[in-house]
Amino acid sequence: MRGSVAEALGIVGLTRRFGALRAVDGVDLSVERGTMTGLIGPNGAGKSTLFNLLTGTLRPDAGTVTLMGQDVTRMRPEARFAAGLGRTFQIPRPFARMSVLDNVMTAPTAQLGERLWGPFLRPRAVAAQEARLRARAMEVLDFVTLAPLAQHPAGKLSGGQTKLLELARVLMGEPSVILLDEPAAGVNPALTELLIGKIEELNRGGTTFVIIEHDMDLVMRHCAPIVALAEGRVVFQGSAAEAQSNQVLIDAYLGGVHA
Ligand SMILES: Nc1ncnc2c1ncn2[C@@H]1O[C@H](COP(=O)(O)OP(=O)(O)OP(=O)(O)O)[C@@H](O)[C@H]1O
Repeated sequence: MRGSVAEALGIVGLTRRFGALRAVDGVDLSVERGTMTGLIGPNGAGKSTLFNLLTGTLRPDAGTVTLMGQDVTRMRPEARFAAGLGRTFQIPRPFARMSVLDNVMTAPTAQLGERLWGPFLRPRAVAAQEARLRARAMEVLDFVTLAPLAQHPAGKLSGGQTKLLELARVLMGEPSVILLDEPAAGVNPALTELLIGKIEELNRGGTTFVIIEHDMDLVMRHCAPIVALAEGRVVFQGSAAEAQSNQVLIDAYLGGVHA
């Protein structure tokens, strides 16, 4: 069954067990195109497992996932990436000794290009392809404000700069949907603001985001809708204002957040 045209991600009955534990337990969720969905929930709620099911690094025991109307449930992660689904990690692991620019140039799309075309192209065509890739990588680095550090080893970047680098790598795939796993974790407040500003700019341009984030203040200020998971199930879906007047959420996670 195809998802609705307004849907970026259509999640139906998604379930993943680890032994007797239902880490994701029959999740139904429709992520509308152009939204910035905040995914919250206590440790162990199933947020990362849900991301892994969406990207295809984990197989579901039941349920389906559509991406921009296309059923991707049985697709491998690389195919989902090529279909427009990007993802960043809670703890990014760039190639530390490679330059920032080379890290971006070796983003998965680039590898796919090399694998498909490398052996068949004439040297001049290879050089042209490489030049295009480099130009695109510089454009993306410029967008995330890392262009001045293009030749620096990625291992020398700060935590926040590393998250910007990860975003740059994801953007090389020109994704329509980006899953962000704790973008603000380990990032200083100034860089968090910069990173969120870039995410919002992309969002205004039409990119859909789903963001796992423990910083409730950030979620409340920037995400709509907010979805809460607990024990593998969706226990709340609504606006920040609704979340802040939902007693279960207030008791569980929102104690310290001010409207
Ligand atoms: N590979 C695995 N094998 C066994 N159990 C797992 C595996 N991955 C996750 N789990 C379990 O599934 C449950 C959900 O974990 P998950 O990491 O998805 O939660 P989370 O909401 O992302 O938590 P956190 O906020 O701490 O990252 C937890 O009880 C976890 O221990």
